[in-house]
Amino acid sequence: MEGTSKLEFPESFLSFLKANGLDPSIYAGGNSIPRYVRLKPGFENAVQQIESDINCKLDEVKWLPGFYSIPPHVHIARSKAYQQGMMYGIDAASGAAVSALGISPGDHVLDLCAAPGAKLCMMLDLLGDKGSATGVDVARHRLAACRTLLQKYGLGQRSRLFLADGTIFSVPPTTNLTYEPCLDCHEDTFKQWTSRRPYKERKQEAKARKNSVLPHNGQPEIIFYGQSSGVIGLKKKELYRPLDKNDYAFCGYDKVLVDAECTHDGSIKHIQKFEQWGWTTLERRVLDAERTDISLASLQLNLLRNGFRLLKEAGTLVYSTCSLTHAQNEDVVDQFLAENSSAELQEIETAKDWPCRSGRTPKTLRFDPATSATSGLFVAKIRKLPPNEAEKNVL
Ligand SMILES: C[S@@+](CC[C@H](N)C(=O)[O-])C[C@H]1O[C@@H](n2cnc3c(N)ncnc32)[C@H](O)[C@@H]1O
Repeated sequence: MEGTSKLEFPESFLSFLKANGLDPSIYAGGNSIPRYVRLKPGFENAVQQIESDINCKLDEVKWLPGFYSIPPHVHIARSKAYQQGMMYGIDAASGAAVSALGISPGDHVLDLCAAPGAKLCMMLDLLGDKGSATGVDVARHRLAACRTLLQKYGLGQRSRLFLADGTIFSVPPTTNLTYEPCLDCHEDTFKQWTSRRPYKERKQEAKARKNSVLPHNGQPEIIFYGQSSGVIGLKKKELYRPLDKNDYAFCGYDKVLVDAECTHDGSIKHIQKFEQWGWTTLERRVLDAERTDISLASLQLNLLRNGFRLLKEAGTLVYSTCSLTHAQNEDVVDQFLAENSSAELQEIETAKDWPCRSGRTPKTLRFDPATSATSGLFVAKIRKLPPNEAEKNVL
């Protein structure tokens, strides 16, 4: 196909793009988009060292602090800099979505579809040594990979990971983050996290895995928590304390990312994998009508609804997907805004210099390979209005 160099898309994918009003030229240059890395704070002065380690230049991404690009063929996995956790791979468009949240040290942030966790790493980097980050995902193996990532980069201290359905997840942030060793703790109290689970718990987990269901009857299962995450010393009923619907306005999260499950059609790297896996697999996994129409869009809307419910008043939510179809992006956001007078779509102020386009709904943004030299990503930023401002929205 013209413009996408060697990548030939099958007819079914081209029809999928056409049916969704997408011009295939947005993938132009997709084979040559760079890889992006983010340097961990504290390693800003190690650029030369990293360059000689990976044997190529790190090109600073001027519009996104802390990000560098390298040519697509350069592998970093075996480099010392990567193995020692000085940098991690994260696409610049993903970095932009996190940056749109405007995270400040001390915030309590929620990542409702967190695995495998590159965005969660960046959130924790931005928090520094204040606040907390809670990651939720419905896939156990992906969340386990996320835990490994946090541990590798030494970012676990202030984080909690829950295996849970993000459409109904309800655990509020824990605001008392002081680590108390809890010497005479009751049996039911969370102690320091260890990878060794008690026999009873392992048995229960194995059974749930076998039946492909979430354990504890769908209740969130905490699979990791750090020393300063506020979990140690809590009783189970305190961690899982039910809040009243309106309490989240005060006790909810300051920032929420809903990086929703999607068809991944904007991710050229994902689509390219199907060249080897076979285009029929792409048809089944990506283009399947039932998945792309109602069921996926309603999952996305429900994730967005729940993320917003858990948000504090005046807090910020970012909705993103790596699909570029309107059905999974603007349509979801428009429907959500129509049913929520307390939700206000916001201009992303930092985006003035970003190489992206506006979405169909004003103030939303779209990254694509041709415009941005990044993977495809849709981003919308939403603020939860206090009741007096929300009333004005209805009038
Ligand atoms: C686009 S990926 C998230 C990528 C991640 N934010 C990152 O930066 O690495 C979407 C994730 O949503 C998860 N997911 C799907 N349905 C979910 C649900 N109902 N609740 C929570 N997570 C869900 C998938 O398991 C998948 O890991």
